[in-house]
Amino acid sequence: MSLHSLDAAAAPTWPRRARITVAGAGAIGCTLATRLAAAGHEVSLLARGQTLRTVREQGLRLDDLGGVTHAQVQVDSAPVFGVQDLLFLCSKSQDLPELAASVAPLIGPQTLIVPTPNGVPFWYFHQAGGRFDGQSVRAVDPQGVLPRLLPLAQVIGAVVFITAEVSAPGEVQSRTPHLMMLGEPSGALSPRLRWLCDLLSGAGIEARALERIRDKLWTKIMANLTSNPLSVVTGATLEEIYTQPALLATVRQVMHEVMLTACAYGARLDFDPIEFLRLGAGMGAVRTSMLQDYERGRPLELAAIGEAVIELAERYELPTPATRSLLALARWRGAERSRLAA
Ligand SMILES: NC(=O)C1=CN([C@@H]2O[C@H](COP(=O)(O)OP(=O)(O)OC[C@H]3O[C@@H](n4cnc5c(N)ncnc54)[C@H](OP(=O)(O)O)[C@@H]3O)[C@@H](O)[C@H]2O)C=CC1
Ligand SMILES: CC(C)(CO)C(=O)C(=O)O
Repeated sequence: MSLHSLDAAAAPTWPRRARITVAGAGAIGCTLATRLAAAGHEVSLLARGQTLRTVREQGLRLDDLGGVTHAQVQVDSAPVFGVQDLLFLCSKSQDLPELAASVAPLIGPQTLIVPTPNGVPFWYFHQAGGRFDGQSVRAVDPQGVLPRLLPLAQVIGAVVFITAEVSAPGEVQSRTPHLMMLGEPSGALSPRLRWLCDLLSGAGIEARALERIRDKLWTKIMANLTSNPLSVVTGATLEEIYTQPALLATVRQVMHEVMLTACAYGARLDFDPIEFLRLGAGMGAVRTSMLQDYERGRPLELAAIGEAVIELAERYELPTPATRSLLALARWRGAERSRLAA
C-alpha cells in the first residue's frame, strides 16, 4: 500500500516507495523526476507540448555529477495518476497559479506539496507569526487563488540549490551537487519533513530539514536578486557580476536593501556579505537562469524574485531604490526582447 494512514491520531506510516508526481517538466522538474524514478519511486510527470511527446517516447535523461541517468516515468498532460504521496510543483513562479489549478486530483488529505520556485513563496506568511501572519503575497499570487488550490497545511517550503538546464525536451544537464533545504512553514521538524528529506537524500539529492526555512529563502533571494536581473540588463556572468566594479556598485546596493528587508522580517542571515560576494564570483562564468530565459524570449521571473521583495519592504516603509531601478531596467529589456521576437 502506498498511501499512509489517513487517521491523524495514529502515527502516519510513510511509504518507502512513494507515489510522486512532478508537475512541470523543465530543468528542476526533470532532475527531480529522473533521480526519484532511478531510486525506485513510482514517479509521474505532468508535462506538455514537445516535452510530453518526447518523454513519452524516450523517457528522461539526466546528465549530472553522477553520470548519465535514464528513467522511464508515467507522463501525461492531465493529472490522471491518482492521489499522490508527494507532489512537486516545478514551474516558474508566475506559472504556479495555472499549474496549481490543474493538480487537484493528485492531492489527497495527506499529500505533501513541495513548490520549488525561486523567490518569495506564496506561503511566506502562512504560520509565520507576527503582524502579517496568514496574509498573502500579491506579487506572486495576484488573484489570491493559491491557498484555495493548494492546502497550506500540506505545503513544505523548499529552497533549491540545484543548477540545471534543459538541453533538449526531457534532457537536463546539471554540473553542481544537488542540494535542497526543506522546512515546514511552522518550523516544526515533523516526521513527514524527515521522511521527505530521507526520500530525497536516498535519491542523491542532499536534503536538509530546517526549523527556519525562511532564513534560507532570504539567502537564495539575495543571490537571485543581486544577479538575475543584472545579468539580463548587462549580459554578464556571475563571475563578472560579483567582480566588475561597474556592476558591483549595484550589487552592493541591492544586497543592502534585501538585508534590511530580511532583517525587518526577523530573518537570521548566516553569511558574511563580503564572503557572499566572493562565493558569487567563485561560481565562475555561469549565465543565470533569468539570462537564459531572456535569451530564449521567455517571461522573466521578476515578480517572485524582485517585486515581492519590494512589496515586503513597503510593508515596513523600507526604501528599495536600487532594486526598483534594476527591476525596471530588466523589465524593459524583457519587453524589448519580446517585442523584437514578435
Ligand atoms: N534551473 C535551475 O537551475 C533552478 C531553478 N530554480 C527555480 O525552480 C523553478 C523551475 O525552474 P526551471 O525548472 O529552471 O524552469 P523551466 O522553465 O525549465 O521549467 C518550468 C516547467 O514548467 C512547465 N509548466 C509551466 N506551467 C505549466 C502548466 N500549467 N502545466 C504544465 N507544465 C507547466 C513549463 O512548461 P513549458 O516549457 O511548456 O512552458 C516548463 O517545462 C523556477 O522558479 C526557478 O527559478 C531554482 C533553482 C535552480
Ligand atoms: C545561479 C543562481 C544562484 C544565480 O542567481 C540562480 O539561482 C539562477 O541562475 O537562477
